[in-house]
Amino acid sequence: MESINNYLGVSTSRLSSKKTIVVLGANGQLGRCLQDRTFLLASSNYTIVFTNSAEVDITDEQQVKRIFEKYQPAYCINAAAYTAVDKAEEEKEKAFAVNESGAKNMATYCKKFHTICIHISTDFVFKGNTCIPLTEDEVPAPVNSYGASKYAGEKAIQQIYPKHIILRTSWLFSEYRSNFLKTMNLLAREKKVTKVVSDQIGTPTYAGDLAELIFKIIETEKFPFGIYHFSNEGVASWYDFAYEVFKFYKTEKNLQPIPSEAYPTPAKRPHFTVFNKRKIKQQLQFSIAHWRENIPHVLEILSKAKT
Ligand SMILES: NC(=O)C1=CN([C@@H]2O[C@H](COP(=O)(O)OP(=O)(O)OC[C@H]3O[C@@H](n4cnc5c(N)ncnc54)[C@H](OP(=O)(O)O)[C@@H]3O)[C@@H](O)[C@H]2O)C=CC1
Ligand SMILES: Cc1cn([C@H]2C[C@H](O)[C@@H](COP(=O)(O)OP(=O)(O)O[C@H]3O[C@@H](C)C(=O)[C@@H](O)[C@H]3O)O2)c(=O)[nH]c1=O
Repeated sequence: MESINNYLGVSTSRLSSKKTIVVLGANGQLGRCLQDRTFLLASSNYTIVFTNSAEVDITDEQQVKRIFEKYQPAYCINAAAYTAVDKAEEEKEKAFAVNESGAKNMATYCKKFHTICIHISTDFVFKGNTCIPLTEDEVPAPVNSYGASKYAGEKAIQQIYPKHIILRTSWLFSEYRSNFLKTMNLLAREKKVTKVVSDQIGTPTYAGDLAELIFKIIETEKFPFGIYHFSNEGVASWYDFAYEVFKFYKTEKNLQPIPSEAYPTPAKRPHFTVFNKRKIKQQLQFSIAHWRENIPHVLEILSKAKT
């Protein structure tokens, strides 16, 4: 546990009057975006402890127990997940271990330590066979193992402990780890034809905006528990998303739209998972960026990192 970082420049032992937030899965794209934005909590009464998978493996109940005993957190943010959608078809057990049992372990200790649990879920819990933006009342019916494991995680948390906020989000991208934008960032510069499906519709979401939302929720105090849908504004196909990246490099003539049948994958994807965000907007008066606005910013960061 020695390597667990204490942020905000002070050690937690000197901050006994401050409440603690524990983040699980801190090296993922959401985890990294949370780390970059701790300044948003700097004037608040919280200190934040980031743990990576080597420090706390959420599938190991004893490791989860130890971190809760050590910090007795006011909030736990679960940014840890198994997110390899295609691989999950052959590694179903692993996906369920992290996304269901891991969520169960977290909720169990949240309950024991009266910790508010902030958990992240996905648009892939839905079947996606309608074309009406999805509200939180829509019944999930996942079409792949990743989606099924995430839905199982949601249900486990709901059964164990009511003091949870489950944020379903969609199509996360950022400068960190692997994601669709980063794949397109490489392909767009290869000067070869790239074919991308144009009949799967959703909303890309910058992980930095999700990180900001999470800190806003914590700062709000007494945020109502339950499930919320959050994405950036706007609607896109994966082709539209790719187009913005290719346009940045002026190589959009190399991009071709195709139907899903022309890009077979081990895991099926839902066709339509645009969220209705009315519920979160009613709780927090804030403006949400359009997904397109965030793309040049991330591509600039990526191109600077390469030079
Ligand atoms: N990526 C996306 O497009 C979307 C993601 N989501 C959800 O958002 C959340 C954040 O996703 P994202 O940041 O993209 O995920 P990433 O795949 O970028 O990161 C996941 C993190 O979880 C960690 N992890 C995996 N297994 C364990 C474990 N057993 N114990 C502890 N940590 C573990 C990984 O560790 P390590 O660093 O060792 O690999 C990694 O740091 C997840 O709940 C995901 O399901 C929702 C919609 C879209
Ligand atoms: C790389 C590539 C993908 N595609 C298709 C495959 C797929 O249908 C779609 C998206 O591709 P990816 O596999 O990169 O994205 P995928 O991993 O399916 O993204 C999902 O990840 C999980 C974690 C989530 O929770 C979801 O919200 C969503 O973001 O684009 C193409 O058509 N052409 C291509 O060149």
